Amino acid sequence: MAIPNIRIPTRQLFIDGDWREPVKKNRLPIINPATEETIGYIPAATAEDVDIAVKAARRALRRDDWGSTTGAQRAKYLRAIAAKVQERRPELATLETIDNGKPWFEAASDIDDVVACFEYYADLAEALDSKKKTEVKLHLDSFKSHVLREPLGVVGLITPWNYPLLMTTWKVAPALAAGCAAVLKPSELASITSLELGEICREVGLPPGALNILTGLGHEAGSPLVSHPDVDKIAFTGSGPTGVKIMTAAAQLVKPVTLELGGKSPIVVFDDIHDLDIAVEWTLFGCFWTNGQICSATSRLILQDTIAPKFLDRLLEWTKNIKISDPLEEDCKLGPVISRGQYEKVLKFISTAKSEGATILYGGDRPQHLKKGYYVQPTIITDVDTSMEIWKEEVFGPVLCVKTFKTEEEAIELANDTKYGLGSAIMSKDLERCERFTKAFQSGIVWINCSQPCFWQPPWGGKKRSGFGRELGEWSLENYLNIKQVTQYATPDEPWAFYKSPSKL
Ligand SMILES: NC(=O)C1=CN([C@@H]2O[C@H](COP(=O)(O)OP(=O)(O)OC[C@H]3O[C@@H](n4cnc5c(N)ncnc54)[C@H](O)[C@@H]3O)[C@@H](O)[C@H]2O)C=CC1
Ligand SMILES: NCCCC(=O)O
Ligand code: NA
Repeated sequence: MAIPNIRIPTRQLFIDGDWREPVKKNRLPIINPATEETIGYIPAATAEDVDIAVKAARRALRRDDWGSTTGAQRAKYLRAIAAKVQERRPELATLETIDNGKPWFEAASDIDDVVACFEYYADLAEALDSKKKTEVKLHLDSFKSHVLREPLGVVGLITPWNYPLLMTTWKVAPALAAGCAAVLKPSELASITSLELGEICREVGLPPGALNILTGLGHEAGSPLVSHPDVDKIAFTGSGPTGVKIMTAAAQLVKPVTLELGGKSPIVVFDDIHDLDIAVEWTLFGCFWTNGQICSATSRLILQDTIAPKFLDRLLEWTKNIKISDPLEEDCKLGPVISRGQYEKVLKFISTAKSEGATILYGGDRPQHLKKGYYVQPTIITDVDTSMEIWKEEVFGPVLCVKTFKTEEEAIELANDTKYGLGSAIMSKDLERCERFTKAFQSGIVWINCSQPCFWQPPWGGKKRSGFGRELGEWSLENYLNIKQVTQYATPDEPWAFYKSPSKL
């Protein structure tokens, strides 16, 4: 594919409907992981900017042009945003590719999901109008009660780098649909397209302050957002350790949080699969898609011993066939990981696995034909023991570890042998067996005869240390709504008669 001649827009922070230089005037480099070059700069917000943005968001809620909108009015903004994103699809996909390193066609398909997601939450915003007020039946006639579903308030949205604009959208679209005002803090490692969302909001005339976008470092911009007393909720996707920090800080203010913290998801493959090659391809896709940087990556292959030699042979052949290249090249299927830090971290996981006695069946290093860029070969690790780091910890890179099993019981035990609980996959022709596994898997998502397909209508989220709360679908809207009970005394002319009335003279 010819590389589009792309200009990276120079942006400021998006606050109160316009671009605004950070108070401390700092900027951070944008690094293209495929070339290791600095290709531009993003503004670096600090606590001062967070405070300005939170005040702008609060003002938006008090103003009629945002705070008094109906769901149908907000739906118009969401659809206008979707249309502009659609219009800019090739450019946004390219920006995302040079910022994040994912293959261009994957980035373009993420942009399609962004469009669909804004449109979907536009529909839900409209539907909300008829569900805003619900009667609640009481057992007494002297009282009436109803429930209001109203915007939660000012929400802080903190997002990761693996699906930059899509993870932003998973939070921004439902938050705006619900009528909240939001302050978004995208990852400093891939912020370009989230800043472009600011420009799109400006173009469609989204009321000032309804969405504010602060790029910057986690400890400088994310942390003050979490601790800000006038932020009503934090929705976060990212690493476990950062999730713990966020939950700890939010607890000081009894601030609700939803956390999506990744995992070490299993894919269990039985010998009664429909087709060897189909199962092999899903296994690869489940772990190596998005350059292996998916929170739900099925990075532990749990393989029935009767099929193991044949399956691994074929897995190797398919893996060797994966095109690793600059992600802007046509047919690229594996680009670089996001940053030098991530590259070193992934290689360290591989060398620790080796030193702990595992076998690197394939990969384990930089591809020889790529001298620059944070590339790691797709890597398959066997002879894995459940005490090894590679079995237990999230790598967030193209690394698959393999363990074999004999019985169903053993497979379930291995699948659930993790502190995480985001996704699980099973490959088998026997649908009753799939049903048993669906029940037994300790996770928020189950894939049957596939791994990773992700749609905006069903809920997304985990259990155990993968976090809590659900994004996507109608479940996400609930994250941004306050449920208010309203109870009315229906016989106000009659005394309540709880206390003895003082005698009247
Ligand atoms: N579950 C997932 O989807 C993701 C998991 N990860 C994992 O996390 C590891 C580290 O990657 P990072 O980019 O450093 O992830 P991270 O969890 O530190 O960053 C995610 C977001 O949180 C912000 N952040 C960082 N510290 C913060 C704090 N104290 N308060 C508020 N916000 C804060 C970051 O600026 C970013 O916007 C990766 O190696 C990978 O294993 C990374 C990205 C996504
Ligand atoms: N396919 C979407 C995965 C989202 C995530 O990695 O957080
Ligand atoms: Na980048």
